[in-house]
Amino acid sequence: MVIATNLGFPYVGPHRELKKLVESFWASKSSKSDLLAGARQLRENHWRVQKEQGIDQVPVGDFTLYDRVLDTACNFGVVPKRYHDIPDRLEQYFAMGRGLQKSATDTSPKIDVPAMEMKKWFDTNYHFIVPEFEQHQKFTLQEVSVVNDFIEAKALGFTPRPVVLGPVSFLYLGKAVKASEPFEPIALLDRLLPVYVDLLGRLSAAGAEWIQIDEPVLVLDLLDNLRLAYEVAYTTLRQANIKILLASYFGPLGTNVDLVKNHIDGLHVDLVRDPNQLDSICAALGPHQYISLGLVDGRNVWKNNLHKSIALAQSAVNILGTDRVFVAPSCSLIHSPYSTQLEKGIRDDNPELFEWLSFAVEKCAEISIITRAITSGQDFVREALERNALAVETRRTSSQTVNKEIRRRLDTISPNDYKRVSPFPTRREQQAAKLRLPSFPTTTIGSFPQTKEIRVARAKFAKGLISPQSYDTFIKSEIERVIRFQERAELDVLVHGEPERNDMVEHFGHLLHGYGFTEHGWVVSYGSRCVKPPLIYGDVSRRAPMTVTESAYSQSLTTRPVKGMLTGPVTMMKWSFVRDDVEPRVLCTQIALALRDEVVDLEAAGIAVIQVDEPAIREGLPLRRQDWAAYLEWSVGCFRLSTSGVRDDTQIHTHMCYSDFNDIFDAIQDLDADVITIENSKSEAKLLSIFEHKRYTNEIGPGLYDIHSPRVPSVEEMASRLEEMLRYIPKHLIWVNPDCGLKSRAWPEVEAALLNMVKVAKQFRTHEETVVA
Ligand SMILES: CN1c2c(nc(N)[nH]c2=O)NC[C@@H]1CNc1ccc(C(=O)N[C@@H](CCC(=O)N[C@@H](CCC(=O)N[C@@H](CCC(=O)O)C(=O)O)C(=O)O)C(=O)O)cc1
Ligand SMILES: N[C@@H](CCS)C(=O)O
Ligand SMILES: [Zn+2]
Repeated sequence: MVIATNLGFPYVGPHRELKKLVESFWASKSSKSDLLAGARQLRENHWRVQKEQGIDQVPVGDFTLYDRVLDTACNFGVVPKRYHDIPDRLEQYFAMGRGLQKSATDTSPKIDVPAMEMKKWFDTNYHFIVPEFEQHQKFTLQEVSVVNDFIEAKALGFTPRPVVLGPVSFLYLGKAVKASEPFEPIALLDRLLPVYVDLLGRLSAAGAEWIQIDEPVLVLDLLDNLRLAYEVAYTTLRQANIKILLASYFGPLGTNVDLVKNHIDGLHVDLVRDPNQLDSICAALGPHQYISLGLVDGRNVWKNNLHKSIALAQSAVNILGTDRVFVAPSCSLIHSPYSTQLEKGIRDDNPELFEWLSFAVEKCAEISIITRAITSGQDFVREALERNALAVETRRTSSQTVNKEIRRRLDTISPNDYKRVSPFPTRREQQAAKLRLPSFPTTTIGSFPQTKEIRVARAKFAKGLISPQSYDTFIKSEIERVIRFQERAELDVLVHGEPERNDMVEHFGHLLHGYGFTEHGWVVSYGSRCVKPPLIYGDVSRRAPMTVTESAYSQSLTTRPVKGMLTGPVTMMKWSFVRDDVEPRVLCTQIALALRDEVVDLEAAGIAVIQVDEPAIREGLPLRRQDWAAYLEWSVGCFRLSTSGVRDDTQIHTHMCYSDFNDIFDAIQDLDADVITIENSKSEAKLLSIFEHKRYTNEIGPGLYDIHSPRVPSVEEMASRLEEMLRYIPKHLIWVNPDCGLKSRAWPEVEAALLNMVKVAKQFRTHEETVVA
């Protein structure tokens, strides 16, 4: 029998229940037992919903209170020493994720620990916590939630399938620390494997027949040491008395398929990213191995083309028979919003668009329909198939998706549109003369605290409970507050604080044609933080100027320069759910043109510094090197297209965060932004080490402190970071700034941190003057 399965479910809940539970616990408004009971209830609800949609085997272990990679580290005792003094396990866990600052009490000493590093999960907008491994790392199996969850789900009558992150991916995603000599974490595999064997044994003893082991590294270009590690790992793990389903996703296996022929009982493959790999995978499998067909797109929101998926499933069944096939989403559904059934707004305003959509709950139903079509015949699901075929066809032929004028404009773009008038040195002189900034100029990345008051005002305005005039007055007062604070703090290049924006992508989507929006389409981004990616379903163009009013107003309040603030074309695209009927480069070019018009309008309105954020450019880098050049050519091109319409004396900034940038250093240079502010504070200056070998010629502000933690950085720690940067970057190119926007922080932390940061810049200026004198 073909079996309907799932790889992971949106654990945050239909209404972000988990976020509320966790944040209430952090704010000491609820107890640990409230948190754990709420989490348990959510898990149970999710198993039930999946079963109701027809999923036979539900995943357990896909749930987390903060991050699954962090869970894996804690489960195996990989806790860096700086957290050892925190006695409570849960408090220690959250401290690793988000840092902890606590004053001393009569019974406990002061605690001040920063959060661990956070990085992008492959090519997604999800961030994981980077495990830290010491050279002589010891691994010990702790109490593991996946075992408890399995027992819990089984007792409730579900057929649970435990899911864990595999040993090769776990080590690969981590970093080596405190080593007397450099080592790669994968060298720790022999020490790690016994705890995995132990874990598999515990699951088997609890009655698990299958375990899903996620090894997403298998879709990367693997060096020989990792290939060898894979062999060693799975030769060892297969000794456990449990069937192993090895899950790869986000890309084709390519030649790595040779690795997975042995040692496992089943293989999950992402057939959305590459349906053509099916035949070669089936051919590579041994006579007893299963295939799990990743047919339903876990990374996008469009209804599945059930006709095509059933045909693919049928071809697998023709080769392997019905008893060795699972039907599944392409990857975990955590990257998908919860359910279209919550989206009454789209259903009423754009019923045609509504009919094209499928979120996690509906995707489970699609998996079940495909499975039943194979096991019971297509007649059994005829009605569902007919409805689906209609939706697929109306999307293909809809007049909502094409705008001929935009398509014509694309044809008029010339090579000069991708270039600034003069090279950077000339521009730099003109900008310096106009802006007259001190050395070590200070700035921030754009957003200031999105307070409860701002969110409530926005929610009320959306519901028509406050008038546009009152909302406008409120936003202006927020902008003025931010400007006045920055003046007081003596920052050099100011921002307006982004109070009018719910999110840097969703906000702009509302101002563009071709975008649709959900009310509840939350997807977790990191920890408890979620985003609501808009849906791009049609050709994109600007409705009207998008930011000129706020920027001009902000500039009118001060004599210091205020940065215009836009989200770049690649990020606008990557952080949205995108149409799949148009090439990414075409869609991105449409967005770039809309932004280019905005940049030019900002300049005309007297804005001398304009920032176009591109944090997603690195995350969009294809997972295989062979695809990098083509991607970088169009993505860098789109950034340049959006920013090159201005005069030489207009200073273009860009900003990037939460990624490994070394791979794309040349592309960053090629963006030709006058200034880049870039995350650096948590990666122990790894970013900067590249400057030992390569010269970055434009101005750069490597973030001085980590904004995603509530902890306030001291003057001394930021000064030592800046000192370190001076080893790599000439001082006349350096800017002083935090490593990302401040929207998720509270005002007291922001004020304290920025005042400290400005002190640091001033110290270095004085130091410089002293040296010159
Ligand atoms: C820079 N980052 C971003 C990424 N992706 C984006 N799409 N946007 C980004 O900015 N990826 C990389 C990083 C990730 N960083 C963050 C940082 C912070 C958040 C965050 O704070 N998310 C918020 C939700 C933000 C939002 O859209 N807010 C809306 C709705 C707010 C809301 O909850 N409203 C209430 C009603 C009002 C109330 O009572 O509070 C409701 O709907 O119930 C808004 O401000 O209007 C979060 O809460 O998680 C995300 C990624
Ligand atoms: N301007 C945005 C960039 C975040 S990556 C902000 O400050 O929030
Ligand atoms: Zn950022």
